[in-house]
Amino acid sequence: MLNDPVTVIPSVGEKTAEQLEMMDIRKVEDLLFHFPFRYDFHEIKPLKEIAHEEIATIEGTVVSEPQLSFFGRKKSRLTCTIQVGVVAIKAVFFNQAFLKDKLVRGEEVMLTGKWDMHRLQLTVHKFHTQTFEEESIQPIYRSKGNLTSNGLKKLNAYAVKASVDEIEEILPDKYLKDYKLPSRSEAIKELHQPTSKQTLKHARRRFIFEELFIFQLKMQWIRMKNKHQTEGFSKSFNDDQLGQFVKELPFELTKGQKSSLKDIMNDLKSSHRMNRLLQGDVGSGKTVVAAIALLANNLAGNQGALMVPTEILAEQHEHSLSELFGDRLTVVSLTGSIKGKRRREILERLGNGEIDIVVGTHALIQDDTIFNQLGLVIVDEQHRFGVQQRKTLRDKGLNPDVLFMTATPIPRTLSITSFGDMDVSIIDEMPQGRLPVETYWAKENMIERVYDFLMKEINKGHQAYVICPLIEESDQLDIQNAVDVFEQLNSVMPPQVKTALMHGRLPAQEKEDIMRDFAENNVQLLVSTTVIEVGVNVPNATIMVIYDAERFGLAQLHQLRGRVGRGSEQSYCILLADPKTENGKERMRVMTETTNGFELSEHDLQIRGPGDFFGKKQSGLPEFKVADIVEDYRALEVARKDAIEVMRHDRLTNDEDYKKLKQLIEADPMIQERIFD
Ligand SMILES: Nc1ncnc2c1ncn2[C@@H]1O[C@H](COP(=O)(O)OP(=O)(O)OP(=O)(O)O)[C@@H](O)[C@H]1O
Repeated sequence: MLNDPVTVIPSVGEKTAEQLEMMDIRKVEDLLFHFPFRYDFHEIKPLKEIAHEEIATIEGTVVSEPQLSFFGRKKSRLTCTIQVGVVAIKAVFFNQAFLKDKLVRGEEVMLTGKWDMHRLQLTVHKFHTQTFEEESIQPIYRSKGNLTSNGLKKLNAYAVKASVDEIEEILPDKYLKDYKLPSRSEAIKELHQPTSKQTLKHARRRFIFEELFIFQLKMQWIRMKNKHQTEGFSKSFNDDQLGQFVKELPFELTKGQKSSLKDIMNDLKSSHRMNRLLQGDVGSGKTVVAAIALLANNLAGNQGALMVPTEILAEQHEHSLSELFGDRLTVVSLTGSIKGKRRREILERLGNGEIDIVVGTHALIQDDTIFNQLGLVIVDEQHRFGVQQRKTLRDKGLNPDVLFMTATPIPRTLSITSFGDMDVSIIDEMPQGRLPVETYWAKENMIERVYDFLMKEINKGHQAYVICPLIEESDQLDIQNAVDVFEQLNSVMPPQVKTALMHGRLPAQEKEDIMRDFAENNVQLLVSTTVIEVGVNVPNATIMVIYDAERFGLAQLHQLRGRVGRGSEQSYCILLADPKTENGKERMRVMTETTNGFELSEHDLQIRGPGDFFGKKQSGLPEFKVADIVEDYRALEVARKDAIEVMRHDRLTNDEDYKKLKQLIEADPMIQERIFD
């Protein structure tokens, strides 16, 4: 029955089958796994809490004989007085004459209907005949076309009766016992025909665990396979030489930096290929960690590559790495705009091993770049670098250690789902002496005061960013363009303040020149679009003004704001915004209240949902039927721990109880895609 087409159900004809097909329901089993997306609970409410015209359920005692009158041919009206607490109300039943005998004086009744608070009258839709718990939960299904939720409920009732017993258990007994979960078939039945809130909760809990556990098993499976297949990557280097470099840094590493480095060094030394995510808030000092990793890799005799999302960043990192390494290493940047002879020359030096570290954009791996011996790839801003790029590297016959770095504060719940197949290191503290950026929200009519404030900072010898959302006039969107803002600012700034305008459409060389001028303080005020969003590091910049701040998401505002507050001076961020919606206002308030990226991202996640956080495609987030990774993050952690445990003892292969789970995992095409062979 389970594997039969839905048409085996007597009431399902061709038309219904077509509509079911639109919802990907083809077999009886699919129908059983089409769970209600929510439930309506009929809860008994005291009269005074029921709003006028609200549909509600009340409980009371029949205190009058029911009166029945007929009108028209088949229409009837039955009325009766019900005592609800201290109030006597009138219950009216249309066309339910048969209830007359059930309304017995002195008996308790439970009724659901529409409440008229002025007439103290309930127009009853439902007279509850069974005990309350059985009656009180209504499953609501997502449906399409002519098929209603109720229609689906009926089909499911049939399917449950005819075939739910055929549903086999896939979870080992251990979990059912440990977590007191109902069996798979019991849980399915309960989801379709809830008997009580409590049992429904258990049924949901079972599927939440099942979904998250299977997902985590897949992730761990990929992880294990990848580790297994990449033996022989051990790198040996001189710890003293590395220690010397760290000692020479102008600052002491933070605890978070040290522990992340320890993880990374272990990965480099181990015989498995590194697949690690280094996560840290903006300005937490990931670049230094990357630099040390690159040096270690080089001491082991390998070349390294640092991949960044923009050309501006490539230039900047080339600059700062060259400075850090001095004569130790040769660092070169290679981006799409480096062409002709210079490019050929770089490629040649890369091929013969003269270049130790190359910094560049994606073009770096897609081109016919040939390395002499590539040992480590560091990817800045992981979510812009997907599975595809990793494959490209592999296809080129390269299988280096890979370290992903992200400044985007990924909520913990997300990082363990979408990056569940990676190891994760977190830098969870800021370098000492950093002052949190003071953030203010100003309405656009306060612009003069904002300019004054800006001038004050510049007069102290500091530098400023002014951020505008778009570069071209866009009337409909009412966005102030960068060119306008630039001209306006120029007209109010004294001549000694040098200004510059930066946007994505400028030629690469020009962008590079502007950034260098800003980094060297030849330019004090930089008007820019969001091209400087990630990674730009000019510690002397202490103020940022963001135009139309309500147009940005919280995560992006946080990234932008991270460009200031990178030195020891107090920094400021001013959000110019006139948000129209409550949501928008709330976002501005949240920005002024916290500088903690993780807190902000959790907030963003709640407002916008996980898909939006990365953009649907990039998120790589799985779709769950019952589980919700935001709400159920605790279950997710439990499932992750259990999955790790399963892998540690190799239970999928060794233990009969896990056979069905293993089959499920191996059948998933996503798994093949992610395994490096
Ligand atoms: N332990 C430390 N103590 C003091 N300053 C530090 C420390 N680590 C890094 N810095 C400095 O802090 C600034 C920010 O560091 P870095 O650019 O590495 O941060 P990041 O995490 O890469 O930032 P972003 O995510 O914004 O790119 C740099 O000027 C760097 O020199």
